[in-house]
Amino acid sequence: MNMLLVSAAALIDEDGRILVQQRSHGRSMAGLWEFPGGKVEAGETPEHALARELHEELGIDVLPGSLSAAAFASEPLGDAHLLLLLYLCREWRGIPEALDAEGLKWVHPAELHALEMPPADIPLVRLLEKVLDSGH
Ligand SMILES: Nc1nc2c([nH]c(=O)n2[C@@H]2O[C@H](COP(=O)(O)OP(=O)(O)OP(=O)(O)O)[C@@H](O)[C@H]2O)c(=O)[nH]1
Repeated sequence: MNMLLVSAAALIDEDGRILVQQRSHGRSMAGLWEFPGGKVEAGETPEHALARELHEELGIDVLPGSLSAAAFASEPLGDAHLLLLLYLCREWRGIPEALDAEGLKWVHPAELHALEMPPADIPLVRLLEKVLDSGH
């Protein structure tokens, strides 16, 4: 069984809104909204992988040490199994741009449920809401 390790970020702005990006045409699950992030490559920590992905996908700079673990999802994905690690990120340098996505939007946590997201994100969004409600 092939394990796919992915780290993703809930970027949170000063109004408590979260950034989601829309997967572009031609990729798996095109059109769905997701948290920015991607696969952890050999030799990387999940936090360094996420900082790299946030730079590639959004053009922002994040300190790996400032990412805080929020929740994870463990779900089958095709022939593989996805372990998706979600981090909270409240500090970054630069203005996020859709460098790799169809578009970006900032939404309040309660609005995440109304978005079409990959199956693994559904339990993740519920966990994220609990973490945010508990004051993190
Ligand atoms: N970044 C991100 N990936 C997610 C989320 N939910 C989810 O199932 N995934 C899956 O985790 C993997 C992320 O890998 P990636 O972003 O580096 O890879 P990719 O789109 O090039 O993969 P692809 O070749 O399957 O299209 C994808 O299979 C993606 O579908 C999410 O919220 N954010």
